[in-house]
Amino acid sequence: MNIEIQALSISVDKKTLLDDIDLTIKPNELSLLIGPNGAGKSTLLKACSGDMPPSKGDVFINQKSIASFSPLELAKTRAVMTQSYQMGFNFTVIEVVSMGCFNYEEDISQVQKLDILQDVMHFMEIEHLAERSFMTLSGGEQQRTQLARVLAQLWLPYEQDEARYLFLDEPTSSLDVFHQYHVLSLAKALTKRNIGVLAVIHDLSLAASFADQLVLLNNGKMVTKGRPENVLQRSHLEKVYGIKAEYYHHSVAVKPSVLLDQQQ
Ligand SMILES: Nc1ncnc2c1ncn2[C@@H]1O[C@H](COP(=O)(O)OP(=O)(O)OP(=O)(O)O)[C@@H](O)[C@H]1O
Repeated sequence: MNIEIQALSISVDKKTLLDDIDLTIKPNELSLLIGPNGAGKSTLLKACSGDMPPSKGDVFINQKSIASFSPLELAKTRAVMTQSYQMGFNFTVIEVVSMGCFNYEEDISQVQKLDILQDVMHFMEIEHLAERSFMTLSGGEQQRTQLARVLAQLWLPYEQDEARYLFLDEPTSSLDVFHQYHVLSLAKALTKRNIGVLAVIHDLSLAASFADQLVLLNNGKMVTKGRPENVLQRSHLEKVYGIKAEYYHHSVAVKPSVLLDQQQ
């Protein structure tokens, strides 16, 4: 059980956004997508989550083509947090989080639902914001609220042995350093619950610290994928980002990071 992306290409108006991508997302791994602005990271996430149809190739979730999933089946199999999450109405935080329960709401009692909401809000440290208007929150508080919503969507195992997936587009972009680590640790912990996580991230040191599989995209193409120490090689960083930098891991007592040369 996994996600198999096979020879995936996506074109819009004759522009190729993704070109012949092959990739496996495993349920017991945290896969992080890196690459410069416009590389195709969000497009790949949308293709994996069923929000953008392939022009060529296919995406198989647990051996079934994504095109054959019903919207409810998809909602039970994967949750998605996109980059922008404007709310059309003035929802409170708890209302936003409870939207994550829509796919199983009818199967549980009100008390069970409140328990789930409490659990995920506790996880994301937003319990104190429950009755606040979402629109009045800071950027980081909004991001943590949306993360609680997608967690709620996957909180109940609907079939224990069926792998599920979480797609996160820049989940740490508005977060302070504590919450960046908190969210990526949480993403890693979810992989122990048979949930595969694919997240877009820009911070290369965070990527080096947390990825089981790191995927480097550039101009819609896969440059390389694998362990962070192999992907974050000097030659790749120079070719793709135009920076002189390298992966550095001083000792097991500290996390690895990507260090920039003094002279660029
Ligand atoms: N619907 C669309 N129509 C035309 N071009 C698009 C469409 N969606 C994305 N693109 C273009 O495809 C390229 C890849 O976009 P994408 O959002 O996947 O990049 P990204 O790697 O996520 O970038 P960033 O790091 O800036 O968020 C960009 O050049 C973007 O302008």
